[in-house]
Amino acid sequence: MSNSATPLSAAALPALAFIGGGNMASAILGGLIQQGLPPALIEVVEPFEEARARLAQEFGVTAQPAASQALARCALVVWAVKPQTFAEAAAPVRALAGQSLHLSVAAGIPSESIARWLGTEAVVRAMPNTPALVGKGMTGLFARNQVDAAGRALVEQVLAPTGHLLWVDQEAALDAVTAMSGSGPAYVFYFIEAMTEAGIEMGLPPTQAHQLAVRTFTGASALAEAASEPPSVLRARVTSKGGTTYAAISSLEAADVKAQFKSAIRAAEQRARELAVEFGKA
Ligand SMILES: NC(=O)C1=CN([C@@H]2O[C@H](COP(=O)(O)OP(=O)(O)OC[C@H]3O[C@@H](n4cnc5c(N)ncnc54)[C@H](O)[C@@H]3O)[C@@H](O)[C@H]2O)C=CC1
Ligand SMILES: O=C(O)[C@@H]1CCC=N1
Repeated sequence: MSNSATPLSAAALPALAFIGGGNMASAILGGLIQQGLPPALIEVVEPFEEARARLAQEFGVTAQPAASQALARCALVVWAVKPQTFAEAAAPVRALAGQSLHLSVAAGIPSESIARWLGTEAVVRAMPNTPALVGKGMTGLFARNQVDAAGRALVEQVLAPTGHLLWVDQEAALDAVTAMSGSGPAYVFYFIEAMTEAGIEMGLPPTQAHQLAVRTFTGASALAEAASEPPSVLRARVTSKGGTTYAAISSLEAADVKAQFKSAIRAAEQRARELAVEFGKA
């Protein structure tokens, strides 16, 4: 079987399908539409009427409650359902799946399971993150051996508007990607919340506290990205001996926050492995 991907074009309508029309699907298709892909080239399968209405209103995309025969003509099918519902969602699509390349964003679900459920080896896994909504995403990618260069290029074309892309060689590395950049925005928001709350407790107006916290994270991230030195050196430059930062970092170290944070990330990695066992075996 050849899985050589057809480029997205109006020659095959629809060219691109999404199974599941929630947060991640919206982030990806929103970026594509913003970059000029006509909504008519996109079909979404989404069982919930409310979600279908939102997709039509926000993006002008027609969503169907179930997959139609047209799905068989799509160059790429993006799987954006929860790991828990993947097998169930795949069953009615299997008969239509053979000619398309399939891209899953589901956490944990192994490509081997997806290939088995869909009856095709043309499977790529991606682990995006929600900053994709503003074109600042970080996505890890893994392709099964049988996916050729044209298939990889098609995936890159579809995900390019979401931000940065990174191919990994081993599928197991996607669990680490999931635990870092996939779940990572939640960790950052958690620290932004804590910083904002502290600011309010110190007497700042909430809007000012929010602005100071968010801009500190964006500024420090931009500096870390631009600098040639590692973050430890950048941190040392902020930390005057006996000064305010020293007091704060000493308090973090006394509470073992770095070790706790690392163990939280390992818990996410472990959960990705568990999802594979719980929901990938069907
Ligand atoms: N939210 C995030 O930050 C990230 C999520 N992911 C992955 O993306 C996937 C989707 O997550 P979200 O978009 O956040 O979830 P979501 O709940 O917003 O979207 C899932 C959509 O699938 C629909 N759905 C349920 N059963 C279906 C079926 N049988 N056929 C078609 N559609 C069906 C739901 O109605 C819902 O709209 C998950 O597997 C998750 O692991 C990956 C990276 C980041
Ligand atoms: O929490 C989750 O399972 C998904 C995968 C990465 C981000 N959200």
